[in-house]
Amino acid sequence: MTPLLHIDDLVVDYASGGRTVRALDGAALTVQRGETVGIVGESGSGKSTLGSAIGGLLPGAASVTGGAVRVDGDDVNTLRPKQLRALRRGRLGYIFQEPIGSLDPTMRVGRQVELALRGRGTRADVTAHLARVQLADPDRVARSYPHQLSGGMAQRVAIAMAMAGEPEILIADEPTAALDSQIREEVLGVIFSLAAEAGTTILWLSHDLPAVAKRCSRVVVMYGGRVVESGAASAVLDSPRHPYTAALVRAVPGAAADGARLSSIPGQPPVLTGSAQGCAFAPRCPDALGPCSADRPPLVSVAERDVLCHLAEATVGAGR
Ligand SMILES: Nc1ncnc2c1ncn2[C@@H]1O[C@H](COP(=O)(O)OP(=O)(O)OP(=O)(O)O)[C@@H](O)[C@H]1O
Repeated sequence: MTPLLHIDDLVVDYASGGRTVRALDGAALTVQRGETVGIVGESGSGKSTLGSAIGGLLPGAASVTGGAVRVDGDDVNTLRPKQLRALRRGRLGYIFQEPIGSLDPTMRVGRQVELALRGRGTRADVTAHLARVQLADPDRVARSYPHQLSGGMAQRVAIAMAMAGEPEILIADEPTAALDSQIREEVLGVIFSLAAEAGTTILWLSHDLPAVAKRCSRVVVMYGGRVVESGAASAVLDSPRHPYTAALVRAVPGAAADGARLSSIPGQPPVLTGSAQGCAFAPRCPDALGPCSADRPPLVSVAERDVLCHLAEATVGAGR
């Protein structure tokens, strides 16, 4: 069966101040319908670039220099502008960190939701969509302009608009990073329950490993523009096989509750200017051996997940 999303060896470069930054360096990911996927990794690992590439939403400074993104078999990079618009409108929904960016400041909220319903919505439909994201007094919210809403309310409106299009894939790029912790939980609850109701596949780009472990069926770990580990969230986070995943898990503050020492990951993530010669994590990896810096690691399927690591099958990798 054709997967809903298939990203194959994707390479994306940004032209930046006279040099090239390679944001994706052969990223690969396959997602089936109905999955809830958390994509995690430090800043700069390529999460947002991957999310934008799915909808052909990369900024002008970016170019896709290799690989492919297929949504239900359609190669996004070869679609004509009209087809791309249809893909975004009909099959994809996006939620970003700053909801205000998704809303038109000059238009009342109700009218914006009506447009997201592609003009087919009655006033009652607009109110119903605002009520579904648990906005109190949805009629009043519908009459408001975006600047009259709090951050949490604006994000709920953005969710209502994204879900109004009945997307097959909802791409949520750190949707709660700008919210305080209690509202964050409520907003995540709204996103995940609406998506579950509608059978929408979720790709959630996040820095929050414990929250991903709680809500996602699968976790995808990115480093240096590649997917370095991917599998069932419980398996990957309970017994990581990639040294980078293991370091991320150790760096989570909550680990201290289990008696583990708090740690941060020593060293800096790479800023690539071209294809990494070996494993991009090798300079920071406590287990690195000779081939790690010299050769690009193979994809290994082991212990119910896929790992991009020379050491994935070695006993040194087990039980990190
Ligand atoms: N518009 C841009 N121009 C130049 N370089 C960019 C641009 N956007 C991203 N990059 C670079 O591409 C790489 C990947 O960035 P990206 O934003 O995709 O990572 P990320 O994992 O989403 O980070 P964060 O968690 O901070 O959002 C980084 O080195 C980043 O500096």
